[in-house]
Amino acid sequence: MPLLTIEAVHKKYGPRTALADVSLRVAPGETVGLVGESGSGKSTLARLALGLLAPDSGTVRFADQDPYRLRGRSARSVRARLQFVPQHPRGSLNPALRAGAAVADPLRLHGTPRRDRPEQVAELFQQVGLKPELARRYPRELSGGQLQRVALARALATRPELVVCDEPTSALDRSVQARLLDLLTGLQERTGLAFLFISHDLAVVRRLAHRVLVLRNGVVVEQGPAEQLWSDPQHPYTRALLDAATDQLPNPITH
Ligand SMILES: Nc1ncnc2c1ncn2[C@@H]1O[C@H](COP(=O)(O)OP(=O)(O)OP(=O)(O)O)[C@@H](O)[C@H]1O
Repeated sequence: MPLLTIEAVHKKYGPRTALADVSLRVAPGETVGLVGESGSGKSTLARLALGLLAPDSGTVRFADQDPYRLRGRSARSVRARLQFVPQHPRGSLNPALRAGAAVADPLRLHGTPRRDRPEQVAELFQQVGLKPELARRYPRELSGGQLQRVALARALATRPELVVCDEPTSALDRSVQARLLDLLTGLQERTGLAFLFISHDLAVVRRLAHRVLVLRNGVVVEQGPAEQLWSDPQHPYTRALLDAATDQLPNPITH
């Protein structure tokens, strides 16, 4: 059974159509990539998936529930299972909280006893490849790549089944990007986590997505296995995205 099912959603902002008849499924342990240029509707779809926005018509189900309509205890339980990694962690992390406290925060919210939190924070730091001593740093004292790992550790704190990533690597340079993408792949192999991974960059999506949907002006123009889209794109728009993505990602340096 899919973890996330979005069916025939439509969404307008005033007269402007952001999404028209978009359907998408994410199965447990799967990475679905969503590509398209700026304004194609990717963030709107992410917000629908996270229950931050309601569609005008169509349905969104996460673990068989509508994430937008949940309240109280069931909302907390679904929030724990469905997490988000934003594009700009510098904007989403509290500048007054040290990195360790930022990662401990969701543990507190979801009821982990205070005495158990330091050990779990240390484990999360290790999972995302952050040195333990960075826990004492403030966001302004961390690099873009380190901040994105802190944002990822925060998202992983509640042991989610699905993480929606909205352009999580686009502010990073190519080699840092490649290492972060490999980290996501490794996490998925170890934990069976699923990702809905949003990017304007097909080279990034190809690196980790099993299936890809190409969104243009709110409409899915093409979808299929990542390799197929890469080697045999059917739609001219996918080809144009491919041409824009000729700048290949380097192989990451392994430590
Ligand atoms: N709150 C809003 N009010 C009005 N129009 C909006 C709003 N949010 C998005 N839009 C419009 O809806 C369309 C889809 O926007 P969306 O942000 O989902 O696209 P996107 O692919 O994520 O773009 P980007 O990569 O620039 O974030 C765009 O035309 C955008 O201008």
